[in-house]
Amino acid sequence: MSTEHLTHPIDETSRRALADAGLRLALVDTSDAAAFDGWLQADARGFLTARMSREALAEERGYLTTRRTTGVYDDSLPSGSPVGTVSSWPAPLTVPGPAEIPAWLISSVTVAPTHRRKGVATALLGGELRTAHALGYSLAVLTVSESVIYGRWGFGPATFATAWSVDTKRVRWTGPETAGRLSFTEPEDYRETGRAVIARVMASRAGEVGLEPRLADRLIGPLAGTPDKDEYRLVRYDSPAGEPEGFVSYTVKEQGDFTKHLVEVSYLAAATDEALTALWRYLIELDLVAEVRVSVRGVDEPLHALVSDIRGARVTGVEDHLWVRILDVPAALAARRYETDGSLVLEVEDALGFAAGRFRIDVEGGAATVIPTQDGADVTLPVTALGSVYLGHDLARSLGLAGRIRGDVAGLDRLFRTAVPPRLSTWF
Ligand SMILES: CC(=O)SCCNC(=O)CCNC(=O)[C@H](O)C(C)(C)COP(=O)(O)OP(=O)(O)OC[C@H]1O[C@@H](n2cnc3c(N)ncnc32)[C@H](O)[C@@H]1OP(=O)(O)O
Repeated sequence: MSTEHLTHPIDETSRRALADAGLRLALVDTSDAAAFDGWLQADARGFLTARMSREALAEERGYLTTRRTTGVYDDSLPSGSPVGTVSSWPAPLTVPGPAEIPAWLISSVTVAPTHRRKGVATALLGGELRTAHALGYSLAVLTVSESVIYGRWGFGPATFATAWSVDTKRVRWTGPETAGRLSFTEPEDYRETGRAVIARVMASRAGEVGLEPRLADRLIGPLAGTPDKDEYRLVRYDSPAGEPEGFVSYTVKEQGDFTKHLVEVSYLAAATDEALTALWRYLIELDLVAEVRVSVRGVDEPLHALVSDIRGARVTGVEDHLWVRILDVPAALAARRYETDGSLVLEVEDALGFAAGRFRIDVEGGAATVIPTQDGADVTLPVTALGSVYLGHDLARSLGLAGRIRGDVAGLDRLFRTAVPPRLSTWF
């Protein structure tokens, strides 16, 4: 992928807005260890995590040079560390088809508590969207700390994630037998193979994103900054033909009774159904374990169908996960496939302007042609709602019920929804 995002000039509108508030917006030189460490520590502080160790800083510096790293500085302060942070980078987003679209990923949005609610995040996000748009990205995506923040910048929740607790003393495995092989491995020995497995997982489902090495490696084994990193175990699944198809990374904790440990799954990667069932069976049948917890699974995780007692496998949470911000309606809508043919005229409202307009979408044989039009609108919706239905999730009807999508809501739902719901199986 191009490296233009690393050197593209900072956004002038945001630079000026922050300068008016006595603050300086700047790209961080990631080859300057002291400057980058200051930014990394400010990012950690913003997310309420502990100060980073030298080892963790060195590791992050090694990984994160491929991100556009931006800081906001208050030069009246002696410390020189930023009071605002954001990072961004291009990566493929899997869309219905499955197909791929280059997306602008945004992370590390923090503003120091001493400088909050003065418009710093507004400047950072506006700058990110204008930069992504200028570089030709038709959408931006992020995962959020709080669901109340990003709607104002046109992001809508587009995938949802489930968390599970399995009472392994109560359930029995009733799923299929699998013929492949499970074995323990160590992250260092599995790095390249694990990254390839993750790439297959990410390409197979709408909503997943291509993971840079740092994000993939974090799923294979803990990074240097992880407090309990020695507790992680890694088990791989290989098909009968010896093809690597999945893995699970997890920790085991004693809970006061040696026969009832708690297993917390860090990541379960399954590129095939066989890998998924083999790894779930492995977890459910562990000795000396009473509970398996796992989060960030899809809304269609098939666990209830695989165990003897549905209530022994509980969904403990369902949350919004990936948020999508459409910047270029024709390009974004034409990049995905559709499961039914049809035509609609969409009136898209966007206070920030990027996606505003009226567009005709004609789908034939699953492929869309999208053009600006003056025809009467069938559906009127804010850009947040377009982001929410874009990846195929069934949100159109509830957004229609709430009055946020007007017009032919059923037609929009028929055209955009997919049989398999979108999923993003990690954070970034
Ligand atoms: C993709 C990611 O990185 S997600 C991570 C987001 N970051 C965090 O959660 C870390 C902790 N929080 C923070 O660092 C900051 O509070 C931020 C980044 C969320 C907001 O930074 P600020 O500079 O205070 O935001 P800013 O002043 O630009 O506020 C813009 C608007 O959002 C609102 N807002 C900002 N944060 C929040 C919040 N947490 N909850 C509700 N509203 C919020 C403001 O009230 C303001 O509303 P208005 O436009 O109606 O006046």
